[in-house]
Amino acid sequence: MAAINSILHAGQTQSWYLLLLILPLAYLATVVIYRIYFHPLSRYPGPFLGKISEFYSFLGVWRNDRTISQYRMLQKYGSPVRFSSNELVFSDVKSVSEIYGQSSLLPEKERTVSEALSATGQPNVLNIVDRHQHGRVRRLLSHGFSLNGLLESESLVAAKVDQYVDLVFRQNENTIEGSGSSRLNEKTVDIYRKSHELYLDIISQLGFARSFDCLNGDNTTALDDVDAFGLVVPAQAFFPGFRYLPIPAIRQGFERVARLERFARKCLNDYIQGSSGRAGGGGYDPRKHTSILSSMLNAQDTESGTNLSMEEIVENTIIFLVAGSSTTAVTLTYLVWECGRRPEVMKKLVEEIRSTFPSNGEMPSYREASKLEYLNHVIDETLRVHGPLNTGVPRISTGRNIGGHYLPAGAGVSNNPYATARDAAVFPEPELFQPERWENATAEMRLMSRPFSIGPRNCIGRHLAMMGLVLTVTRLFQQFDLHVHPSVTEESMRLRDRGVYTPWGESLLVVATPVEKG
Ligand code: HEM
Repeated sequence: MAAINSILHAGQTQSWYLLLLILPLAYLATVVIYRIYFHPLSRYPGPFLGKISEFYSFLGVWRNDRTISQYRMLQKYGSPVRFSSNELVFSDVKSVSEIYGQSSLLPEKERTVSEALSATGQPNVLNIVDRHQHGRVRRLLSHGFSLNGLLESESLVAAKVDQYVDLVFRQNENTIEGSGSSRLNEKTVDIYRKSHELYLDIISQLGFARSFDCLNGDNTTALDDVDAFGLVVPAQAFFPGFRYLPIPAIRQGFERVARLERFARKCLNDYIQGSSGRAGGGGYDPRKHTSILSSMLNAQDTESGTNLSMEEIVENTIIFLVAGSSTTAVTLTYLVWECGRRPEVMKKLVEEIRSTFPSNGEMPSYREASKLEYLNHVIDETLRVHGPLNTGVPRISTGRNIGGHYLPAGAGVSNNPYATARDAAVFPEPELFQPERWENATAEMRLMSRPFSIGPRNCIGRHLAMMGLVLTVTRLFQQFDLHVHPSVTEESMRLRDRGVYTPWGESLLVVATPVEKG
């Protein structure tokens, strides 16, 4: 009897184990069947693992090629493609405005990911999801980033560009060991790293009224601190409690972000108390200069009657560093790379710059330099092929038709700018770097290549980015002949999608030779 009981008991235990195994499998099978046959997006084509899971989203983040893998899928399956179980990716022209343009039914930013993107825990213009709250902050920031607002600060930007050209490029000897270049007056420069320092110096100058002064070596941590934001802050969206993990690299990353916050608070307090430390010293008194910071402090929203709080100012200035420095630096890096390896493009660009501004002792004004046609085409083409944010930022449907397809509320949707900028019907031979294609730019070209995006969430820093790029390229090519160093390879310059594109090699060595003073 006892033996029979124990057999029965063992049988029952086994059944439980079996049930514990079968239930999750049955649940998984139900989910898979539902996603393949009954999900509202089930009729859209895509790879099998994309239809049933978020596999390609994670793989893309892991391999740093999310947008490029979407591009390959769009080529294979057409537009729209089901990139993951609840997400469609488009590459047609019509859906661009329907996803990102002006409309009260516009798809929204994804809440969990967006809300994680904060340095201090406060909302900022980049991460606010609610369109009314976003509209308020955007209006309060708008003057500082408007062309007129920035033109008032042009001298600050120009001074940094001049400092960059002098400190980084002008030296009578080669300073990079083993670069193989030995001619006197020639200098090998890592334009990738130095441009990051330049744009951090410019943005901190305008946003904090005090420059990091990375270029002259005063600050050796800012670059890594801003980089740390991108490494640790977004991860909080996927792993709640991520910041409390006892892993030294994570702790160090958050300490770096905290250092940025302390710097921002100190600058703001100093500025408000009128004792920024720069007043009198070096002849520069920030209170006498219009800057993004002064504009933020003075702004009042007529609609809501509110101002920006100190907490909002601190948070937003940090976001400007994160959103504005690497994007502009990567664009300059790719522009120099493309021109440096295409003698015909370089020749045309240099001739335009030097014939318009023959006296290289003088810094061209932005108003004049921004009229250079070929330079504008070169920038447009660089941004088309290598735009650092051509990365298809996903939105969440509010339940509406997009590109002729109904997307239920909650479905993820994006239009992939990397793909649209390579549409051969709009940009013949799309992989060719050809600035001349912008000579007769059409509205369609401007929509398919939209490096600053469009609509209410487009880039607020566009004018600042253009001012930084135009002044840097003009000043640099006015004074130097640049050649890409032979050690640079296609592979080292291949795009790496870290949310913002960077070259895989994270470096671009160029050899600079000064031209005779005109
Ligand atoms: C070549 C340089 C730049 C490129 C290609 C670029 C591109 C973009 C793009 C595509 C977006 C839209 C992202 C989205 O859909 O969520 C964006 C947003 C933004 N950018 Fe830029 N950007 C550049 C430079 C800058 C600069 C210099 C700043 C500020 C100093 C800046 C600050 C921002 C901010 C704050 C947003 C969020 C705007 C909002 O949601 O209202 N960007 N940028």
